[in-house]
Amino acid sequence: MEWPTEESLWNNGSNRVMETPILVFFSYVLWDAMHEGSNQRKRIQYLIRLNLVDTSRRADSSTSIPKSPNFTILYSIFSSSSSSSLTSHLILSSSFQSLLHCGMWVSSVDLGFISSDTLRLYAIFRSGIPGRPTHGMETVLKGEDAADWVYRGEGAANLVLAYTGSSQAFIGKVMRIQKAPINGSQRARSPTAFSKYEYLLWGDIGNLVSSSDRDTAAQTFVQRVMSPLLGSKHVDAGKLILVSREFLELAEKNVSSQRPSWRVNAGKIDTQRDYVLILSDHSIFPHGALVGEPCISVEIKPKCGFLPFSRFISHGNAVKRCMTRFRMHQALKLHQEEISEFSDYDPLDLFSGSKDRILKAIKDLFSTPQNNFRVFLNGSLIFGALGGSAESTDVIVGEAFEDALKSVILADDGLCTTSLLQLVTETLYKSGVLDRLLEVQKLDSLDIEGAIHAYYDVISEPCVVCGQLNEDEELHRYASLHSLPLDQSLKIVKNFLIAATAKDCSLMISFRPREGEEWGSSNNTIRLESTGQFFDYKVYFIDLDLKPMKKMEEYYELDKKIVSLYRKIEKGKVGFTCVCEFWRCRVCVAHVYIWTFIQELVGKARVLCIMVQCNGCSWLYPSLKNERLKRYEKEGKSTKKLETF
Ligand SMILES: O=P(O)(O)O[C@@H]1[C@@H](OP(=O)(O)O)[C@H](OP(=O)(O)O)[C@H](O)[C@H](OP(=O)(O)O)[C@H]1OP(=O)(O)O
Ligand SMILES: Nc1ncnc2c1ncn2[C@@H]1O[C@H](COP(=O)(O)OP(=O)(O)OP(=O)(O)O)[C@@H](O)[C@H]1O
Repeated sequence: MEWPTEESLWNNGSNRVMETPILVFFSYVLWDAMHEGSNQRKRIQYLIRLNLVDTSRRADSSTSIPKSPNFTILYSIFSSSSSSSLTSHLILSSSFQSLLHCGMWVSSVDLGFISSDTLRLYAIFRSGIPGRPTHGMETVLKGEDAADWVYRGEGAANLVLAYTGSSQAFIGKVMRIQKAPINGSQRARSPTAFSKYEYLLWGDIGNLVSSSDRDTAAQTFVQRVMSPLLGSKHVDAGKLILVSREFLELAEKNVSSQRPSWRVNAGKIDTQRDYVLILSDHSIFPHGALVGEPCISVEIKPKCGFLPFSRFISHGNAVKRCMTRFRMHQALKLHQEEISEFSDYDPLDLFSGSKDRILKAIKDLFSTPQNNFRVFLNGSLIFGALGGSAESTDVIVGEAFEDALKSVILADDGLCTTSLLQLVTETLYKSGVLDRLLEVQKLDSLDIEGAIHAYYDVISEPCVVCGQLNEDEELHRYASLHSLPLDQSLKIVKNFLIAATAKDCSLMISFRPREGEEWGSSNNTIRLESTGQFFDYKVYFIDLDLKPMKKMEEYYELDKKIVSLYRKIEKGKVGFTCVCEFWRCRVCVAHVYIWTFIQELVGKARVLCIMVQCNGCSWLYPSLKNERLKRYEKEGKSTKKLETF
C-alpha cells in the first residue's frame, strides 16, 4: 500500500485556509488502521491540521524558537471506531505541551471531523514518512490474556514476558513492558515526553520526536538510529500494541513471585502505559520450540569494549586510559555490595578481534556471569540469573549446566560446556557483530569528560563542571568545547547517547542443530569442530533503548565516583584482604574453608563477604559476619575502623 501524498490527503479533508502558518504539519492519521484492519468502522476519516506560529515573531513572545531546520512536532488525537457521529476535539495532550515547551505557539488547531464513539488515544506521525512503527496498533490485550504471558527476565527499565498461548500472532514472541520505579527507589521514572532539548537533539531523525510518547520514540530510535548502525539483520525494532490496564495489573501480579526481590522493591510494571512492545523471542527459532527442535541461546551484555582516548580526560583520571570502565566499576559495585566478587571478564578481550581472546572472555563470563551472561535452552534459563546478577559458577552449577547441554551438544562427557563456549566464540568471530558494536560505542570519542561540556551548551546552562575547576590550564582545555557552534555540541551529545546505548545493550546468539551434517544454504550455519555438528545460528542485539539526555549529568557523576574509588584502591587507601581459615563443620565435621574478604577504606574497614566451602553447610554463613566482627574487635585489629558492616 502506497502512502498518500500530502496534497491528496489534504484535499479530502478540511480545506480551510490557514492563518499565517510558519510550520504546518499534516498527519496521516492511523494509516495502518485504515488499511490493515478489515473493519471499515475503524477508518479514520479526516486529518488534523495544525497552524504553528513561530513565537519569536510575536510581539509578546518571551520564548525563542529552536533553530533546527528539521524540527519535528508530535501530537496526539483521538480516533474513532465508528463512523456515525461527527465530533471534533482539541486535545491539549502532553505532546502539545511539549510542543509549547519548544517555543511553538499553536495559533489554531483545525481538526477535520473525526467520527468517534469510542475515543482512543493514538499516536500520529509526521506526514510523509512511511514505514511508521505502528502496525498492529489496534490490538488490545485484555485481562484474560495475561495468563498466557510468563516471566522471562528484566533489567532496570523493562520487564520481559514470553508467550505460552496458542494465538498465531504471538507464538515465538516476547513482550517488553516499561517499569515504573517504586517510591524511594533511586531510579527516576523515564520521562514520557521529550524535553525541549531532546527535540533539538533528535529532530532530524525521521519521525523520532514526532512520536506521541516515549514508547513509540524508543521504537523509532531502534529502527532509525541503531538498526542502520548495527545492521538490520541483527536488530528487531518490534511492534507496539495496545494493552488494557487490567492486562498490565494481572501480568504484574502473575510474575511477581518469580522476580528477584531487589528488582521487586525497585520497580513494578508501569500500569499507566498504553503500549507494550512485542519482539521476536530470540531465545528460540521461529516455531523452533513448537516442533521440538532444541535451541540454545546465549545472552551476553558486553559493556564498553575500548579504552577512552579523549584528550579531555583530566590528568587525575588518566587511569581511564589503561583500565576499562567495566573493571573499575567492578570495584565500586563490590564496595556497594552489588556484587560479591570481581568478575574475571574483561571487555577488551571480547572486542579484541582475536579468537583466542574472545574465547578467554567467554570462559571468564561463564565463570563469573553476574548480569553479563545467561544461557537459555528452548527459552528456559539454564545458566545465569533471571532478571539479575548471578554468583560465580561453582562445581554444582557447572555440572548441572553440563547435563542440560547434553541434549544439544553431542560432545564426550564433561566437554559439552567447553564445546558450547567454543561455538559462541566461533560465531561471534564469524558474524562480525562485535566489530560493528565497537564502532558504535566509539561514537563516544570525547568521553563523558568532554561530552558533558557540550551538554551544558546544548541546554544553555552555565557549565557546572567548569564552575568547579580551579586550574586555568584545565579551564583552557574545555574552552574550545564551549566555543563550538550549537550544531556541533548537539552532535557530540547525540553521539555520546548513541554510544551509551551501544555500551549497555546485550547480544543474543542462538543455535539450532541442523538435520544432517551439512552446510545449509544460508550463511548462517556454523560447524562445531569438536563434535562435527552443524548449527543454524542467529545473532540479535537487544535492549537498544534511547538514553534520556538528562542522564548526561548522572554519567558524569558516576564516572567520577568509579574513578575516584579506583584511584584510592591504587594508592592503597582501599585494600582488599583475603583471610583463609580452616574449621571443622559444626554439622558434618567435614573441613570447612572460610575465606573472609575484608575491605579497608580510608578510616574504615568492613567484612565484604565470607565464602564457606563445605558440602551442604552453607547454614554457617549468616552468623559468620558477626563472629568475625567480634573477633577482630577482641583482637584489637582495626577496631576503630570496623564501623560499617
Ligand atoms: O551505568 P552502567 O554501566 O552501570 O549501566 C547500567 C546498567 O548497569 P550494569 O553496570 O550493566 O549492571 C543497568 O543494568 P542493571 O540494572 O544493573 O542490570 C541498566 O542497564 C542501566 O540502564 P537503564 O538505566 O536501564 O537505561 C545502565 O545504565 P546506562 O549507563 O547504560 O545508562
Ligand atoms: N527479544 C528478546 N528475546 C528473548 N529474550 C529477551 C528479549 N528481549 C529481552 N529478553 C530478556 O529479557 C531480559 C531483560 O530485557 P532488557 O535487557 O531489554 O531489559 P532492560 O530493563 O531494558 O535492561 P537494562 O537494565 O540493561 O536497561 C534480557 O536480559 C533477556 O534475557
